[in-house]
Amino acid sequence: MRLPETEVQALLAKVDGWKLTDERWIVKKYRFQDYLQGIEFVRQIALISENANHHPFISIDYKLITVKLSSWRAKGLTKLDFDLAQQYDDVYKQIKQGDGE
Ligand SMILES: C[C@H](O)[C@H](O)[C@H]1CNC2=NC(N)=NC(=O)C2=N1
Repeated sequence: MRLPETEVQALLAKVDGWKLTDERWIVKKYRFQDYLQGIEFVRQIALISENANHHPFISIDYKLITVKLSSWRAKGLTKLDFDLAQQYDDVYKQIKQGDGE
């Protein structure tokens, strides 16, 4: 079920800005223009995660959102973690599009 280290490294190279920690987690910090933009990001990734029945750990530190992904039952990382990481990045891009215009 969980991915071997070689596969984890290969998939990690395909996503942007995610870091492997404690072998079982991938982590990324997203910075926003303001607090509510970050909350909107959390709302959207929460919907995606609930629909996938695969839930990240999320910390909200004012304009900085930290997202951690792991596959608990598999006790490691699975393809789903990387699929969601990509989907979260797509949400981030879409939210940030409106910045600075
Ligand atoms: C019963 C429920 O389907 C499981 O507990 C789901 C819920 N969300 C989950 N999320 C994550 N990240 N890993 C899991 O193994 C997992 N299992």
